Amino acid sequence: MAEVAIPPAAQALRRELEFVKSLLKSGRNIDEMVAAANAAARVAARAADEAKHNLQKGGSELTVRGLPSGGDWDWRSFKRWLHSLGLQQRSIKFAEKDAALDVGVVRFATESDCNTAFDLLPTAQPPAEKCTIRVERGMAPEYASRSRKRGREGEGEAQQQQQQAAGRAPKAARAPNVCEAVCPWWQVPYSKQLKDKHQRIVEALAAITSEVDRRTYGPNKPEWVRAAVSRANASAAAASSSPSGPAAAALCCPLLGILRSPAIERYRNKSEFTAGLDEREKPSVGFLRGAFQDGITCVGTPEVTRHTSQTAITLAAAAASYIRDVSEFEVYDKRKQQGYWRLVLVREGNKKAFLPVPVAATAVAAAAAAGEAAPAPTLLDSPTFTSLDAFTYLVTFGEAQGGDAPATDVRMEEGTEAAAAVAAEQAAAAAAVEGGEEGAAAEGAAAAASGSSSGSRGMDVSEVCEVEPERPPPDAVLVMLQVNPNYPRAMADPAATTRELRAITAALQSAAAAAGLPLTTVRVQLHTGVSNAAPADAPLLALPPASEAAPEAAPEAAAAVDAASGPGYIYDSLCELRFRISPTAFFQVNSPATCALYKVVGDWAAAGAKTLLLDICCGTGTIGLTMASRVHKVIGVDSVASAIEDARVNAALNGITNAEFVAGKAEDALPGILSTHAGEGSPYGPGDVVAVADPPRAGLHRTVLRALLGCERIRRLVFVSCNPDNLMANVAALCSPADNRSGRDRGGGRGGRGGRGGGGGGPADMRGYSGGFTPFRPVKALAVDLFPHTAHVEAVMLLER
Ligand SMILES: C[S@@+](CC[C@H](N)C(=O)[O-])C[C@H]1O[C@@H](n2cnc3c(N)ncnc32)[C@H](O)[C@@H]1O
Repeated sequence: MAEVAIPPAAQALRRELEFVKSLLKSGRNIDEMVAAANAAARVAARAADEAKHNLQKGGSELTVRGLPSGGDWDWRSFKRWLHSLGLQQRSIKFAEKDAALDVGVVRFATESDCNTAFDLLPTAQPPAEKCTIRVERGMAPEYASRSRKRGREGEGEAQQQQQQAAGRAPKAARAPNVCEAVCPWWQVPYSKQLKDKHQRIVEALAAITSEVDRRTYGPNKPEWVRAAVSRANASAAAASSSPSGPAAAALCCPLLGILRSPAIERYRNKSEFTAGLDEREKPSVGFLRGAFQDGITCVGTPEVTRHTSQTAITLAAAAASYIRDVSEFEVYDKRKQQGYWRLVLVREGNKKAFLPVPVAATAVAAAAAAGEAAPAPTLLDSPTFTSLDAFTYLVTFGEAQGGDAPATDVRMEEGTEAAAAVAAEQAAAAAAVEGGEEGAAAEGAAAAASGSSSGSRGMDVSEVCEVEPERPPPDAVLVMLQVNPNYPRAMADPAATTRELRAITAALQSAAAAAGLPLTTVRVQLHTGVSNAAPADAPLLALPPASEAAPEAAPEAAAAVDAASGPGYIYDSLCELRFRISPTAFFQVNSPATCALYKVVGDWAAAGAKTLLLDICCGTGTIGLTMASRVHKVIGVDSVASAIEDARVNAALNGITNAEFVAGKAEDALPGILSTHAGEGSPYGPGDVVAVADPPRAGLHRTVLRALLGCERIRRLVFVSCNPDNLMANVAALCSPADNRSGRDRGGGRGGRGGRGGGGGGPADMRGYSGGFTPFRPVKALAVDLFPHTAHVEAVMLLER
């Protein structure tokens, strides 16, 4: 039967009905529901308009600054660099003739590709040594002014120029709606989000198999590749005889399912809001709604987004009304690079971890059938982290996802705790497999049989339910105001600047007090760059004191404002530990889901009392510190010095004395760390050195991959990745035998140009590496949802050799 296309209007109506349904389930009162539904309707109408515009415009653009200029660098080099990072552009602009211009513009086919590039490029290996890459949304003004006006784009630009000539702010009516920009899956049912994210990891695991298959030949092709390919062939044959059965992809190892986020509404503990003009051209504080082709940005209210906390919404609204109604200073305009107020960051901390246990859809349906209220999920009150069952949050898909059971050959020193734990888990997994199903679906049974965790062994995706408890209010709130110190009025009148900063703090404080929120510290970041992404070492100041030149508008408020200046950091709880967090330090934004993730990482590392644990890209030390009580020693390394300072403070704060942290890029520091601690004469035997790597989106540098491969004492590696493409590239490099590439690869393959094993992580990663090594093999993998309503997904993989 021919498929009937559903008209867009009907689709929009269906989405709205879904939304209303989810509101009804959420237990909000009728006024809140009406307000939210109205907001949703407005957003849906704008979304339709913007979708049309995006189609006409043909994708999304980024401006990349800090590229090499002059010399041999041309548009081809630019394109090659993008490809080496795994990015596929639709078109690029690069002014070769203008040697002074270090700016390029890239257009991507989809918003999602554009967002990936926006996150990845600033942290990726730059194309030349001295380059510092900065990325902005939209087309650089330099190019916008050169580009010929055509169609709607041209008209829009001409209109904006006319408005500027008339002294008015540019019109921002065509910016995408705020939900599409920051939580684009906001209307997708949560179970569907989980399915799609799980599928992304299925594809990454299949891509690892085909990449290693492509690289290897003859007797040196790893056994796990042969097994995966033959399983997939068998499944394809079965599928051809039964048309309803989908052919399985050749996954490199079992994918156990996806850990759902314990919290899906308003889960973020940190929000960064832009100060800019809203669609009515009024100063506001909210999320960037996207970019105009000439770099003008427009902000939208965060209220309609699903992932922003109520605390952050309250404070953004207070900052917006101060800036709009009281301030004499203007919001920063990226295009003109003028204005003062740039960004408002809100971070929250809690003394107790927040960890709801989800309820199943059947329980909700049964309650509804009995005319009862939906059962509330249980809030785990300070669970014991070591006994936490991360599989409480496991969502499975009704059938095994490829791969054999984890192999039993771990080659650990017999008698170690780690070896015992692994042996128990593997025996259980093997028993589960013998019992009928292939490894993936059997993991729940495996874990249960091994006694490593208890309780539920995963919920089928059809049982996923969106009911959840209210998030408890924070115990501490930090606000960072980013401002432009080159704003002429601020430079000319420091007293006015003091008054403004203290007055906005008073406004924030009074909004916080009215909402019962403890605003405990405020910092001011000075930043002069074009985009709001400030370098880690941008000056961070306490509030200036009131003075005779800058008296407090309400003198009795002076002490309160001074108190709000606070210590400059807050504390949060994660996995029963306390963490000090500085305003710009990396800390996972979804604490409940992070707790479940770290639990899995800790279990899979199977570290014991003799273990040296390497925490590569450790941030504020979170992963290593949550495992410190189980191991002999933790060594963490991170490139951000302030994160390492936090990590050291965090160790002391939790009474942990066996953790050491090294500031530096992992590619520079790891070889030295390994030769000192895991080289000849090291007290750690094979299997006693365990590595956890949690790199940024760009993945691990090839030097790190080589160092890990070259250190035979590392037999277990737990890889955490927030970018499935670079997970594929890094893991394929770690699991390929040395000098065992097929003839096809010897000419270059897909990678090699980028310094990272990441997007450029083809066979060339190990080129020039003279040492022999035993490659790792993929054992098992799990997807983890840290970011509901967005396309981002984390993956954890266990590699062994
Ligand atoms: C995804 S975060 C993970 C942080 C930490 N494991 C956590 O869970 O909070 C990635 C970390 O890698 C760090 N990083 C980025 N490039 C690095 C490099 N070349 N060497 C070491 N660390 C790096 C960042 O500073 C950041 O803290």
